[in-house]
Amino acid sequence: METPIQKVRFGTRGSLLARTQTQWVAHRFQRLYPQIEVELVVIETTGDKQRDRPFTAVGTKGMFVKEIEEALLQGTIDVGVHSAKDLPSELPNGLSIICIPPREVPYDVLIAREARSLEQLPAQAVIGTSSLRRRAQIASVRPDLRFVELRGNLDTRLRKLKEGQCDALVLAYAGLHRLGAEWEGRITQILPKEVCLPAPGQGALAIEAREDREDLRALFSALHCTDSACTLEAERSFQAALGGGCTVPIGALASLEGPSAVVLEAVVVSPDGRQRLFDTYTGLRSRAREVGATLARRMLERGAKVLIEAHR
Ligand SMILES: NCc1[nH]cc(CCC(=O)O)c1CC(=O)O
Repeated sequence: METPIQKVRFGTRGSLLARTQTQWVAHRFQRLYPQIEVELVVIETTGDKQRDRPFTAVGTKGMFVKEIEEALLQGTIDVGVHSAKDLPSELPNGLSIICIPPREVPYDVLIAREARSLEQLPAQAVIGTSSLRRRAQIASVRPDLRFVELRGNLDTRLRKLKEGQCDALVLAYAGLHRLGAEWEGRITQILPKEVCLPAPGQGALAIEAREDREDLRALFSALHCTDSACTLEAERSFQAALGGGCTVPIGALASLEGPSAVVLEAVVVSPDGRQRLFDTYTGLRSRAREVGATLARRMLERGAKVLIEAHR
């Protein structure tokens, strides 16, 4: 018989949010398996090192996960805990997602200095965000608003808002919620999905490990949420089917309907927000992957392909 696992090393990025999320997972794991030792290993990623440069200059693909994946392959950590939306559609050979814990509320939120909602922001107000997806969708409903690139950790962003460098921020609800009541309390408005459709995977965590670690997969199955895994699969297969060359902003959100259906909603938007394609497709939960791929194919045929090529 194989020797039972005595210790699990959890790889995490160093940001406050990443560490909080990883601790959340490690804590639940520890409660399930008190006899197994748990260790957090902080790994600096390209995305963290390049924090002050705009996303567009660093290239976003996998910038928050690469170093964690290298550590998994080298065996210096056992599992990596990621925000699912930071994971590129294709994983490196030899690695797989072994667990999707229950997902948090996936929506984006507005944190405004004075206004009480997006509609109430004065004309020409300045939104601080580094996300092209948020910028394009918000510009589509409020073409008068202005945008500034705002990076750095949440502390820094909230300070810049307070100092008046912008009038409002747009962030993921999930991150603020996980950081606790003090952060969540800053939220002004949860943005409806009709205004700002979240990024594929937003609000979900993904636990990655080496494919051959069946022992870990078995242990983590107790933390796995099949509902969350299903919606994530639909969103990620949509993203993958739109293609790696897709540089225009997209949003995708799946939800479960009744006992056996999954509904996927998606948008493809031009960077200036003037063109916005929305479509939705419902299929079987057991076919979540096809739901994503089918909707992507249909949207490409109905104008997304032209839109993507125009902005390459
Ligand atoms: N881009 C960084 C990032 N990756 C995941 C989250 C939020 C948490 C989540 O989506 O689970 C954030 C911050 C944000 O977008 O506000």
